[in-house]
Amino acid sequence: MTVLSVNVNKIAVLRNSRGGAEPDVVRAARACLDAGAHGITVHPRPDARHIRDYDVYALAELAHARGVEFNIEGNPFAPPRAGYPGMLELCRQTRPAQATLVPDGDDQLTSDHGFDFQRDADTLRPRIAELRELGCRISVFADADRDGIERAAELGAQRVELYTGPYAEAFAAGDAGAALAAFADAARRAQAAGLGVNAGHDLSQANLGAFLRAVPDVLEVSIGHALIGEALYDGLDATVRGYLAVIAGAR
Ligand SMILES: CC(=O)[C@@H](O)[C@H](O)COP(=O)(O)O
Ligand SMILES: NCC(=O)COP(=O)(O)O
Repeated sequence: MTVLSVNVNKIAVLRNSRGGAEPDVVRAARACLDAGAHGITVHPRPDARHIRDYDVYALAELAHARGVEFNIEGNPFAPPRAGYPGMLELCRQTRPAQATLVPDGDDQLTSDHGFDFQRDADTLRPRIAELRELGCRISVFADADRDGIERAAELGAQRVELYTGPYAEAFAAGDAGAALAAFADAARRAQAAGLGVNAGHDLSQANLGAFLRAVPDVLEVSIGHALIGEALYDGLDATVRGYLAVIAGAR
């Protein structure tokens, strides 16, 4: 069964645009969980443009209290800055169920590629080991169209998160067939190596069903940008329930 982890970054974008505390990131996360979401995702960035360290602490407390998965995404090599203690330190302090490692550049607009597991092996392996010692399940961001996804298992990762941006683009252009075949193939190769498969980036109520019908055994989708946008029209409760219905319908 595919679980839905709601990424609440964009609630923090709105809040930070004026300073202050509204809209309240924790209240929004609680509303998502009340609607049936299975977990909460954040992707704190070194420039603290959205999720801040204090959000991570408060959301971790909520997730732990509710017994749901907390997923911290980010670049595990980005050095600490004011307001951003670094991914490792955030994981040490909050013990998320899952840490998703993403090879973001500094001040990147959004995530747009996965790791090169061949090139990045020597740096990733010890960082994955450190995070696993904290009790986090490790997922690593991966491109469907790059060779070597299987290597993530040798590096100690338990899951890959397929970067679905290219699929979302192909879907929007009305021509997702080849992308879906490539994602299904990448998922099968990862699974054959013993890795669980997550997926995320630019997934939406429109494109999620086709993805889940084509790509086998996706364990988790993390969705933020489209979901929070759709919630402006329909509300968080109805929107999260809409995603859960899409997931149930794709089984
Ligand atoms: C790894 C990934 O695809 C998401 O975490 C996405 O990058 C969200 O981050 P932003 O909300 O900063 O775009
Ligand atoms: N890992 C993907 C994620 O958390 C949300 O990505 P998006 O839906 O904001 O593009």
